[in-house]
Amino acid sequence: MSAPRAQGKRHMAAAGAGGPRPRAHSRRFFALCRYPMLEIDCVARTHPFEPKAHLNVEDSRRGWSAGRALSCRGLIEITGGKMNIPAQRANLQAAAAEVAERIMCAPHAYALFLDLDGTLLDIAERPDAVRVEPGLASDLDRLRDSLAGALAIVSGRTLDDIDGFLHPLRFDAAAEHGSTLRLADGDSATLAATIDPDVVAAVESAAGTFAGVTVERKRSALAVHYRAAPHAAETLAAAMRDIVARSGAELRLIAGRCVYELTPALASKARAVESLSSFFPFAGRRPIFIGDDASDEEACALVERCGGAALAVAGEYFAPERSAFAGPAQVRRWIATLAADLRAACGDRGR
Ligand SMILES: O=P(O)(O)OC[C@H]1O[C@H](O[C@H]2O[C@H](CO)[C@@H](O)[C@H](O)[C@H]2O)[C@H](O)[C@@H](O)[C@@H]1O
Repeated sequence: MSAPRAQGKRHMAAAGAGGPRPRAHSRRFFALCRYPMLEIDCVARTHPFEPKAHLNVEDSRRGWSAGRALSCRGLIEITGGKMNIPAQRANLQAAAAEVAERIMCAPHAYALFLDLDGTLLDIAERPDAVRVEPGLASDLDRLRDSLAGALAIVSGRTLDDIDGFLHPLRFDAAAEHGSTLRLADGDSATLAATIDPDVVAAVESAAGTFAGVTVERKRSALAVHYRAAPHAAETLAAAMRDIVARSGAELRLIAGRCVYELTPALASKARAVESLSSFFPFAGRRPIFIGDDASDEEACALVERCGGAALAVAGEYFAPERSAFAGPAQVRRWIATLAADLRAACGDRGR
């Protein structure tokens, strides 16, 4: 279980769309003053220095690779500029390995934002039929510890679902595509009212004309699933577009994996990542986002703009050649391995 967090500003009341921004030091300054002692010590303990093996402190990928080629045993990356992971999102399974390697070098320089369905959980026939792999929650917890808390779940699911799947652990989370933000130690904020009952009725009536189509109700959003009735896709899409048009500017339609989702127009996973990034311990770190679906695209673009990296998971949305992971099983392995390696390298001092 997590050790108590270091102190920091974590008041969600200020979290809304215009929450506090991290202080405007240059990121380089932040990195230099923030982690040299801990990380250098951590790397040094793993790779005792040899006469020809220097510590390479670099701020560019070229320098980083050069350091590696010269057998520098300790590589510290300064958090300025972009990560320039070779694949960014355009595949390469190597991208996932490279991100892991960089996190190993400087765990306190990164923040991890993880989608749930199709990323951590295998896709199932129905939303209530998903299986949570034993060990997933504790692997996430171990990784969160090594990142000093900077790991959040960013999902279309409700908060109750997220907490239920990862029970008994609680994580910082953005639920319902960013309509609700919650910090694991208590504070939460909702960006939108509960969904209009007239909209729910209109959607249920449209969905009810097809056997096998189901409606998943949430607090501020809802999802219409047609995995069991693929022939319904087009007609449903037209009906949902019509409902959105009648809602004025309040709702938006997301076409996900065999699902149409209505979410508050204001909310998005990108905004959620942005808001969470204004809180300790996420502030000032490079964001890494892992996701598999249409609603993850904006968050992927955001983290890349912020100098982080987005890793896609293959499925109905991202083709394998555009993806860093072949599926959720690979993501889970990546998490378990990274958590174990960080713990072995840094032990309790990783926090
Ligand atoms: O943001 P996510 O965590 O990826 O959640 C997106 C939606 O995922 C769920 O639906 C998807 O997964 C189901 C279970 O595997 C599957 O049956 C369905 O076809 C998928 O679309 C969930 O039910 C939604 O509420 C989430 O918004």
